[in-house]
Amino acid sequence: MTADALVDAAPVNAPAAALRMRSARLAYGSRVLWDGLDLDIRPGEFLAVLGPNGSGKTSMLRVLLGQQPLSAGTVTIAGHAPGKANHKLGYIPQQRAIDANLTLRARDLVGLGLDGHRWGLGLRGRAERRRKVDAVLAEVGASDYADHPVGLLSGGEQQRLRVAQALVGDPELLLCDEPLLSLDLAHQRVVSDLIDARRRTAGTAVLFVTHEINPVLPLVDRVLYLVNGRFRIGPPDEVMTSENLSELYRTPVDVLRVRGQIVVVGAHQEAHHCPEPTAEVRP
Ligand SMILES: Nc1ncnc2c1ncn2[C@@H]1O[C@H](COP(=O)(O)OP(=O)(O)OP(=O)(O)O)[C@@H](O)[C@H]1O
Repeated sequence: MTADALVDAAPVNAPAAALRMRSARLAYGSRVLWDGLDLDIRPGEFLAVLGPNGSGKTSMLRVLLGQQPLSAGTVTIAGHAPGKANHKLGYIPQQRAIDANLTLRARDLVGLGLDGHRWGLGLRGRAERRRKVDAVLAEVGASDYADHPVGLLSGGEQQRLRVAQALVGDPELLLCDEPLLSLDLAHQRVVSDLIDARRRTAGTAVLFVTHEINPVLPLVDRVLYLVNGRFRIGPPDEVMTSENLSELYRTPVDVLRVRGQIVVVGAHQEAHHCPEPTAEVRP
């Protein structure tokens, strides 16, 4: 398949995209991270963004969060420009430890994900806010520690709260920045199942940045694979081939399927998107 055939092309009468990019370019000086990027993410679609270190995955999130302008082209989130669309966005950052001295209660951390202006200060606003927070705490299985100080919770419990905070505002697009990193296998499963359930029930589109596709492979509709200013977009089976990755990396690369997982052999050392050939392949 040619590179052009793998570039995203939405049908003319497609439903409104949760994310739309047209001829998008991001460059820092002479360093081009991507150029000519056309991408629509449909409601409920799960897009994994893969690529080696420095390929521009975090920069893409910064563009969508309104923290970094494109160098050329356009981007809209549910029809709004980034920065003006934050009420349409949920954002799950990387898992990192929260200071043990943080006394903020779990429910208050989650409540920070609500757009304050929408709820007013009246009793009704406060009751509705509480109802929303309680519902999402239940959804992520965190009701039991809703009133505990966040700093005393485990890493996995804290990450559930970050998912809840990202979901409480009913986003149309959920941005995930390696949300499984440093979680054990059981918690990886919990967090990815939560994200999957929400996109299926509420049609939330998911843009999931990761170095490691295998933990989410069953959920992935399409992959955006960035390498050194080049990219491919398409279903995992179309993008993750020896031919495509060899072209992207400009070096011979073999893509193997082992027990339903994808193993990439021969990509640059910094490409941690899949287990190295010698790495354990989990059942
Ligand atoms: N504000 C900036 N000015 C100049 N260069 C930048 C800026 N932000 C990022 N870069 C460069 O752009 C490249 C892409 O960075 P980015 O953090 O988006 O990559 P990444 O794919 O998220 O990498 P990693 O997997 O290591 O997190 C890097 O070489 C980085 O040094």
